[in-house]
Amino acid sequence: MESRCGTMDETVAQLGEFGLIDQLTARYPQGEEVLLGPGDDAAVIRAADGRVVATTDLLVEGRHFRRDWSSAYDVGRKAAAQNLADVAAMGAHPTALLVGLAAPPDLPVDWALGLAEGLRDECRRVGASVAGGDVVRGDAVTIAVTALGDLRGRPAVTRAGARPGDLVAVCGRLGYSAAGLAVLEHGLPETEYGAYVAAHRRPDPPYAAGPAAAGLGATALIDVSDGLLQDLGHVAHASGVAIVLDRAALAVPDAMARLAAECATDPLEWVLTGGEDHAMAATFPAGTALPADWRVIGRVAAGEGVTVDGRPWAGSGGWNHFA
Ligand SMILES: Nc1ncnc2c1ncn2[C@@H]1O[C@H](COP(=O)(O)OP(=O)(O)O)[C@@H](O)[C@H]1O
Ligand SMILES: Cc1ncc(C[n+]2csc(CCOP(=O)(O)OP(=O)(O)O)c2C)c(N)n1
Ligand SMILES: [Mg+2]
Ligand SMILES: [Mg+2]
Ligand SMILES: [Mg+2]
Repeated sequence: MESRCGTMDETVAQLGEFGLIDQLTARYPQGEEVLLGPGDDAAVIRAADGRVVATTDLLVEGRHFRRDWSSAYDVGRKAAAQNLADVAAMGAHPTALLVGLAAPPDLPVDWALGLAEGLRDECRRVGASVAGGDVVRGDAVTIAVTALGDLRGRPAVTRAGARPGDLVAVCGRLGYSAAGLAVLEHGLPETEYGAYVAAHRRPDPPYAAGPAAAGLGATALIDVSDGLLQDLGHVAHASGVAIVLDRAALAVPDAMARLAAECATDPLEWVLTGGEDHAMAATFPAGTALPADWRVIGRVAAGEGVTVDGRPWAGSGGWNHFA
């Protein structure tokens, strides 16, 4: 998948803004939702439903990724995944991304092209396209992604619809990305815990579970970007309810437990407060028959906040950019 045509060692400053744009946009095939792609003052995206789902997330070098820990291609996959997951978490189907790139002048062209290829390939997984963007000079590599999506006639599933008595269920991985980050931070051998490091570099959000949850009658839905407790806390707050998680339902894989022991950490901390896996967490009316890829992990009650077996979690609260 990864191919290059930038001259080895060429920087973005040497190639120039418009040469870079030409090489980036050459990597973005356009799907049928894109009526007009890169090249004009704006893209034109089909909105057959009459509504457009729109979301944006920024990635900043040093905060969201390190160039010595992740390849450009990985960062592209992750930047797309983080945004596509937010569209799915409304119960919608992603249609297009707009990608702003701030680059230091000495950034190798090859890095920018690898990023583009990662963005392209993650979009391909959901049938979306990179339909436009921007390139500017900046001190740190910064990637600003806007994702658009289509609800295909269904209501959006918000954070605000959970009701006492509902089930709380999750689809996708929890704690994997945080475990992978710990491997990198502790300088542990990547081979032994490769699955976690790979999960950190390239999250694998269960995109289809978003619209599927909507179809199953989910009352609230969110993707887990900052940690299960914090993100379910947003659902609890927006819905005016309490969420009680069942600790026994939060399985810790054996390899994750071994890794946590090496890092002198409680693996449940990763499962409850590690973000960036972009699992889908939802509430459903009691009695909803859930497909096998959803795990029931708790229930909704009257009150406020999120507890584990009825007690507040004593560990950290989850990711906070300004903590
Ligand atoms: N700078 C901002 N201006 C306007 N809205 C913002 C800003 N930052 C965040 N928001 C909004 O606040 C909400 C929560 O943001 P965030 O926690 O980043 O959500 P998520 O974890 O799904 O990306 C979103 O609806 C987002 O659009
Ligand atoms: C170098 C590095 N350090 C720390 C992290 C961990 N980390 C960075 S941002 C983040 C949370 C998710 O990012 P955010 O910008 O809050 O996305 P959003 O919640 O808006 O989707 C986490 C767990 C990382 N990915 N890379
Ligand atoms: Mg955000
Ligand atoms: Mg989100
Ligand atoms: Mg966040």
